Amino acid sequence: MILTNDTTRLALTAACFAAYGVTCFLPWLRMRRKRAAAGTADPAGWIVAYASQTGNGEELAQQTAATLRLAGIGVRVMELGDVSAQALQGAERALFIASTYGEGDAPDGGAAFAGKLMTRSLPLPRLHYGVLALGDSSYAHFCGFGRALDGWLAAQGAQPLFPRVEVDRGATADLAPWRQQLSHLAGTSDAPDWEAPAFTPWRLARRRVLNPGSAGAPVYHIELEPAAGALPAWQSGDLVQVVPPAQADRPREYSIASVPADGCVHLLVRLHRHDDGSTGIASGWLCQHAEEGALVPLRLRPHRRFRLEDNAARPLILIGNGSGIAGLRGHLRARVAAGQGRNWLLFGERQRAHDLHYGDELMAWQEQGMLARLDLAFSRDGAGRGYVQDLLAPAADLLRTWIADGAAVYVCGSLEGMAGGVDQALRGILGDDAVEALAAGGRYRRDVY
Ligand SMILES: Cc1cc2nc3c(=O)[nH]c(=O)nc-3n(C[C@H](O)[C@H](O)[C@H](O)COP(=O)(O)O)c2cc1C
Repeated sequence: MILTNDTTRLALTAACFAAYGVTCFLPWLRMRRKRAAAGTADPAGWIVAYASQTGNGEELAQQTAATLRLAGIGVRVMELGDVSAQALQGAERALFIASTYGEGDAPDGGAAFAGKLMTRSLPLPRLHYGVLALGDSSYAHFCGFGRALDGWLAAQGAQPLFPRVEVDRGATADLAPWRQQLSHLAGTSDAPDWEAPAFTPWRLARRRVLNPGSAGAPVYHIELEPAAGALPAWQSGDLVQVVPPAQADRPREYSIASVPADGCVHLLVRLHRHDDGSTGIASGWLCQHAEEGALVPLRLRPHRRFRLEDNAARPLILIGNGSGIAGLRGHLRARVAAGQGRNWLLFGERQRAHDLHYGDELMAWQEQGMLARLDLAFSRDGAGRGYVQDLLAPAADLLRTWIADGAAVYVCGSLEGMAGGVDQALRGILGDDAVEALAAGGRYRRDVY
């Protein structure tokens, strides 16, 4: 209580209270705004972190977060590479969704976390966690990265909320324990719909061999149209999943080589042959057994990590080999449609005479100023033969100039040999830090398989 009638003193006291209030309120307001902007309105909320290459893990992370939010739990969804040591040490609950690539390795978006945090000790006594590991049991290191992550968390003193859940080739039945645990943790039984979009019938409209006379396996350009209804939207960089009739539980993924303005989905499929001469189940069906006009169960899959997105206005350096031209062609077609000609394609195959897929189109784009530079490597063409990664060192100065001009790098094709070789060459020219900064800034994107 203020026992005075002196109006000056009263006014001064009121001013002091007001100033105190402003001093306390403004930082609070600032912090609130910052948290709201970062989507972290509840600082005590859960972390849902994903390491996903082609988006399955990311989609499951979003569905996991939606289930928790339904129960009123605050959630931060983050790519694993964005989870810092401090964030982890400050968190009490975290759910990790981790796919595996290479030979038991982390996907690109988890590589920095694996390299920087999982190689050291980081006490996590406060953390309670769960791991959903995605993989494919036909690989030697099934769920290798999810298992390594789980092991590392436990070794840091973090407490598992429940045993690791492993999912083989996206099997719905394998996911059930994860959903059960979530419902239990969230105290809710009405989880949102987790069903992936249904496969719908598409018509195999046209098919042609792209590399007649090649010493390698035949590569087919295949065009598919929806059997009914309008063409759905997609972006260059996206994928499709196709279900071969003989293996309904194992959809195959292919990069889309066209844009919606083309009126249909273009795929580039290499016919796979086993040692005994028999053809691969999916490629044999798509390339040979299915007649033109046949119906193909298909669904589109957004591949956010390989889309143009913020890079749409940048110069593009596109690097790939073999059937990897499919994903790069999708981007080139998008760029041509947008009238952006600052594109540099580096492509490798076996023989120029047979294996320069879409060669006429590439030459036409060069003439129209839509392909600023085209570098080609042919591994079976006698003198001067080499691989696409060998094209980078001789063009090092130009590469540095393009990167300095803000270019983004997209790599599509073989994981074995090509992707590692290209990565090494880029690191040799630009330095490790620069390559990692490009990856962290979304300017180095890969669709490798
Ligand atoms: C090139 C390549 C390598 C892979 N290596 C492995 C592996 O070593 N172990 C494994 O369990 N799964 C492996 N997989 C399977 C993926 O982990 C699995 O398809 C996963 O569901 C992909 O999820 P994502 O879309 O979140 O990246 C590999 C897949 C590809 C394309």
